[in-house]
Amino acid sequence: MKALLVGECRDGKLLEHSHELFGFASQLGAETAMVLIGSEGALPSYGGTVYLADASKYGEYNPDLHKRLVQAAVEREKPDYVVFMHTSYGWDLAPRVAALLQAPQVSEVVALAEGGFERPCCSQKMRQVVQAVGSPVVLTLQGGAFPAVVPGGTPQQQPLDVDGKGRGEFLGYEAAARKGVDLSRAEIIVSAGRGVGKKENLPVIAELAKVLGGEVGASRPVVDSGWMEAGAQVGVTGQTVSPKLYIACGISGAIQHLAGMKKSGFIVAINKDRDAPIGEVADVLVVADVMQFVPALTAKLAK
Ligand SMILES: Cc1cc2nc3c(=O)[nH]c(=O)nc-3n(C[C@H](O)[C@H](O)[C@H](O)COP(=O)(O)OP(=O)(O)OC[C@H]3O[C@@H](n4cnc5c(N)ncnc54)[C@H](O)[C@@H]3O)c2cc1C
Repeated sequence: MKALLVGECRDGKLLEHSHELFGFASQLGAETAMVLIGSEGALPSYGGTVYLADASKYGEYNPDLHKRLVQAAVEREKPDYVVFMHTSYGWDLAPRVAALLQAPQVSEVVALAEGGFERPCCSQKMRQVVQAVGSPVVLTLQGGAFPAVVPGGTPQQQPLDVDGKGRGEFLGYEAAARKGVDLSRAEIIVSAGRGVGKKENLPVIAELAKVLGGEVGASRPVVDSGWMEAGAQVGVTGQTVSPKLYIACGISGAIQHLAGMKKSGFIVAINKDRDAPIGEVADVLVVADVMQFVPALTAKLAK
């Protein structure tokens, strides 16, 4: 079984999450090759074949050209799977590649399942197992669902080229303006999740952060509800943090949240559900009502 992994470059560098493709392939038990539209400076530490197309010629992104470059690598490698990360690059390019190859596609894979791939559905409330029929199968992987693996070694480079021009021109990426504190530098973060209940309860979380000399973070529903500003969001679509201490208050531990905080030094989770998935990464799980436990803890620490 063989998987062609589609790496992703930005500003001439391989993006860190491309290593999760190797973690996925290893769980799948597949041999690998990689395709990369980048430069020699972006090559991963990996002893396999890398089909390398020059980003200065094809652009860091250009859907028409990139899909044909991936197709050219597929024709040479004949993989069973073509695997992207579920990023803005992957979710735009993967369906184009699948259409070009007339191949089945499964998006946002979070786990391998008996005979298929597990993916979220119904606004993350449920999981479905999808079995793809045909070959190759095009997949996108949700960030944080598979471990990042650096295989090590020196790649065997294979130049990759296609003729012609794309119908669009890539103008560049624009970084979103970052508002508020830079949580990536914080040593202590106390984060509020939906379990906090309502916006009016947030000062309880902020008080604990203040007593500890830390910053306040949030899960996505807290931001989406307008209780806190977007800059406070921790997770795959928020900030990636690695404080010495992370206190998750009323946060269930969805993979997208864990992806942004699981490298924290010490994790304390306060949750009234003893089976909440956050318990799998927490060093300490306090099974309690956040609105009872947190004020009591703050009062103790303030003494
Ligand atoms: C593409 C994509 C990107 C995403 N990016 C992010 C991201 O960057 N960051 C992020 O956080 N999410 C992200 N999400 C959303 C993610 O899937 C989850 O929905 C979200 O993390 C859940 O937030 P939560 O844990 O606060 O809420 P819930 O999942 O609703 O969990 C609330 C928790 O609080 C507990 N609880 C309830 N009441 C109390 C109480 N009184 N005391 C103690 N505990 C209580 C419950 O037991 C539960 O475990 C993303 C989703 C998608 C599809």
